[in-house]
Amino acid sequence: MLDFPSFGALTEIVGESPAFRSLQSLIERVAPTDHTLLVCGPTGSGKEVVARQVHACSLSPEQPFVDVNCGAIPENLIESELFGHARGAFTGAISQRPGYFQQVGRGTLFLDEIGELPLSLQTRLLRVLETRNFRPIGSNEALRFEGRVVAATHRDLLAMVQEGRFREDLYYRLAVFVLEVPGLEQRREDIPALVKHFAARQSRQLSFSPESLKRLSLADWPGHVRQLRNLIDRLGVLAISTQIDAKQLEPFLAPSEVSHDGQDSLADALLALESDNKLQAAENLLIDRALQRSGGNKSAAALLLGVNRKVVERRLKSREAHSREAETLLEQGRQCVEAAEFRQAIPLLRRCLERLPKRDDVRILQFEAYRLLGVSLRSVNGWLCTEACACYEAALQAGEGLGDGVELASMQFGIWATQLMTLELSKARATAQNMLQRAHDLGSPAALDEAHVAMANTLFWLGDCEEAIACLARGGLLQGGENDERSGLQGFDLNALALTFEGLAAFQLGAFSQARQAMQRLLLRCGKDNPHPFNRALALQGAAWLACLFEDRERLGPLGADLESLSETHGFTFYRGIGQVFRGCHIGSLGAFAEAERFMLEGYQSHMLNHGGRLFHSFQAWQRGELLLQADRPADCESLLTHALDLALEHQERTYLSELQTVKARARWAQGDPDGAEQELRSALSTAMALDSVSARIAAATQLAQLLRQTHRCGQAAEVLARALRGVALEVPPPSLIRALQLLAELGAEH
Ligand SMILES: Nc1ncnc2c1ncn2[C@@H]1O[C@H](COP(=O)(O)OP(=O)(O)OP(=O)(O)O)[C@@H](O)[C@H]1O
Repeated sequence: MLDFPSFGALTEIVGESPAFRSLQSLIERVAPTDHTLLVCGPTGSGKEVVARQVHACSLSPEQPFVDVNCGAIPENLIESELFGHARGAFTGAISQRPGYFQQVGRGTLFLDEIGELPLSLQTRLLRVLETRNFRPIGSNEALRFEGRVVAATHRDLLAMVQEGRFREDLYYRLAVFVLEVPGLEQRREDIPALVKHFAARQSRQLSFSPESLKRLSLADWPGHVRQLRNLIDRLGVLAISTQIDAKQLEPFLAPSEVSHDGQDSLADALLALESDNKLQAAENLLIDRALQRSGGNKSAAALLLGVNRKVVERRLKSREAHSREAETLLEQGRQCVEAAEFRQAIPLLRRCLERLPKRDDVRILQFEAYRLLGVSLRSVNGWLCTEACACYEAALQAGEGLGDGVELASMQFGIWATQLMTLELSKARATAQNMLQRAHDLGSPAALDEAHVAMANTLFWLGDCEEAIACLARGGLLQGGENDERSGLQGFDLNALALTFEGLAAFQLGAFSQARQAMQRLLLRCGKDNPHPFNRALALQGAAWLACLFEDRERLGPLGADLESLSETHGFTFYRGIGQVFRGCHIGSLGAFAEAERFMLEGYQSHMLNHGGRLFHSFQAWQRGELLLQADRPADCESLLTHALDLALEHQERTYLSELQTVKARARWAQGDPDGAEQELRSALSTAMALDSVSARIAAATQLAQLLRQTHRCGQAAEVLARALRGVALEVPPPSLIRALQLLAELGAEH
């Protein structure tokens, strides 16, 4: 388990797909820090490979990499394995033995399958992470843990937290940075390169025809990269010829004989079938497959099934009756939707779906039924209804390859928007990825523009501003001029959205002049001569947001008010809420704190949260926190920010993470806890570094320098601030940068 890898010994990591590149860019940023990391992803997707890569790029790659599989060590041994024991600590402990926490030194302790760690040890692990101290069993001496923990799991840890099987505090401790390793289905583009990579390790030189590579790219890989590697290994030994074409490949792709374990997984797969009556669904599957294998011949199918032909005929007849009933229900549902009687449509469409068999020949009916049910649910329960979103997803799956690709792309946009607004950011990224793929396949420039904007928007919220800008650049969507009018498939101003996220991401990256330019361009789109109210709302949102970041009070007031009233008139609920939050920021900057808070609360809670939208949550919490500080209510501010940080971490919404930490630190300081504040500010600074966020770095360093100055450590203060400002572009500096520069000058003079 103990391992001293060098760069050369590291498995070569293969992957160029956007999903994989995005992971790589996060690794590049978080690996050379001392943050604890959590690697998530399905079994076989490459979590260990990622952990080893993190180690190789860490601050101490020459130190050990200790790989511990928490699920593989018997429960009664795991404590002594992890923490070590003193001589005579228990029967059999004939000599003292160092545990993994000690063996790892300053290296990386990889806790694989962390979800399997017993609860009692979760508590101990948390204590080590918090105090950096641990005590071997039977020893009085506390030892210091100097390494870094990288944990991994294929489980849904948050669900385990909710079921009480995983400690919530440990989860949040681990989940500050989650490296999500995408499953192979999210990075099919990488399959040919992976195949070549694994083929190169075989003793026989294998070569693959284009058709065979295509077949492999389209196959299902429930065991992900490991399954693919195993298949190539088997080909390396068993393939008759080394020239692998699609025909040679097929037997290796066919499911192998069902072993005892396989029987369980087969039964599990059947139990997971989407149907109220699983027995019926399983029976239908068997009949369909038997008919398929016997070319539609019922007698032959009956033979395969081991029943009489009459049994097959009876089952098929009853299925036909069900299908006819389903068709009638679908027609009735459609009529209700057309007459805008959505409430009545819902039960009809649900019954229709219950009766529709899950078979290929009725996919078009499934598509239509799910689509109409999605439409009805949205109309009754609001735009962000999650069940409606699930219906659209099911419709999309059923409609794949059937008909109008543009309609499917539009539906996918709806799914993405709901996932984004409800802060399901990982799902939103996967959907945006599929949108890009679909748009490429469709060859539709409008769909491609839309997909690029969706991806950039998602990446921004995930805290990957550099990749967000790169994505806009790939889509040719940077610096949209006044006459650029790209409207995607949905018909709204994509350039305004692209400019918004260009400006916001550039601001975070410290490209202040690019951010200001984006604001100027948005301002040109805000005017009353913009004929489309929704497009005006989009431009107003972007311009107001940037004005807020640049502390441009004169602009912020009117922009926020315009956004609020325009959205109120036209029923854009979410944008009305955003307008109110910006108005709150403006009113607060004039000193009317109570009124400002009222605006912000109403904007966020009534118009966003109550409708299921949480997207704006960290930004508004940051701004509301500032307000509470100014209103001299630091305790309220701290509790608001603690909650906001929890939510941001839970959803991987990282963009304003460091800003939230900085405001929380100020609240602690204002309550007379400078030590706690200092710790929090250092953590904010390291978060800003890991996210490459220059604006957050300036804010955290300024506060930290002030705190150090006040506690008579001017030299340190100047050093911290000078380091944070190194390399920052000084043209058109925002007020926060001007304040930082002033403070640095004062510190220089004092020192
Ligand atoms: N990107 C990659 N490039 C090259 N090889 C890879 C890549 N990802 C995974 N592999 C290979 O696939 C196999 C499985 O990877 P790994 O053990 O890291 O998966 P895992 O997610 O940790 O699995 P488990 O959940 O079972 O622990 C290994 O042989 C690994 O070398």
